[in-house]
Amino acid sequence: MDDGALIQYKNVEIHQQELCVLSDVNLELHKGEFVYLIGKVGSGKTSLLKTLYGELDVIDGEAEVLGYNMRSIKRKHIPQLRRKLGIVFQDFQLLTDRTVYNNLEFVLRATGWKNKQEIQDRIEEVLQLVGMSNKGYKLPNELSGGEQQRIVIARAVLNSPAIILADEPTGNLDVETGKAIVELLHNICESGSSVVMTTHNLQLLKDYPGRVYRCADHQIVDVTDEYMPRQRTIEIDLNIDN
Ligand SMILES: Nc1ncnc2c1ncn2[C@@H]1O[C@H](COP(=O)(O)OP(=O)(O)OP(=O)(O)O)[C@@H](O)[C@H]1O
Repeated sequence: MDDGALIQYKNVEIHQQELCVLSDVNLELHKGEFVYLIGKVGSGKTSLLKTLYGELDVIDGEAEVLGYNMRSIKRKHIPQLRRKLGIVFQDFQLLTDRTVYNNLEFVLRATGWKNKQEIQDRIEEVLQLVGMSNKGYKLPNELSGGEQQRIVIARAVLNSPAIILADEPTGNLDVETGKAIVELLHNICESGSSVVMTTHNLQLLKDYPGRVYRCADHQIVDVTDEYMPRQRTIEIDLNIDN
């Protein structure tokens, strides 16, 4: 295994019940990287993400996430792994019966935070990070979809995760709001967390570059070059100059 990799998959096979969804998966994530998973409906993006947080077993190959061997990880260690991950889904999954502040406090207390002042400071910090400083008193259903997704991202970064896993985080949002969410994830990535994000919105890949893997025909392929035309053009220009 590469010591520097946060995620390293080698020849991994992923099943949903008897169905082989992806085989021979080779994937790496390093600190500071932003990775997109693209591919048609049902091509295996969510299944792959689920293996990264121990929701779905890895059937074959070598799979390591933040030092945990995902082939042999014990059930009791999965919560420890998940505390180092920030997970963002398309459907927000905020607790609807409590305020934004209480949603965030709930997670901090569940992950061992006890000091009231430290909890308050951290909540204010993450709300500021996602541009929602003055919305702590609101109930989730008093927020727009984009605002709710910002709160979900705030919740995901509370414990400064090494990796954020985002499954179609812009899926329910209009184009502009979706772009703002991806911009926010890129900013968080620049400040230290690596990101793996599934998306159907290919325009985002051009606006906010990253490494791109495509799932298709039970395989996953690095297709970054297809989505980084400017960089490719510069390389071609340089070749001509030579
Ligand atoms: N819980 C499950 N039980 C059985 N099969 C499943 C389950 N979840 C997904 N599958 C199947 O696994 C395959 C991959 O699904 P997956 O959700 O990973 O695709 P996806 O690329 O994320 O799709 P989408 O773009 O629609 O989110 C599909 O054929 C799907 O029907």
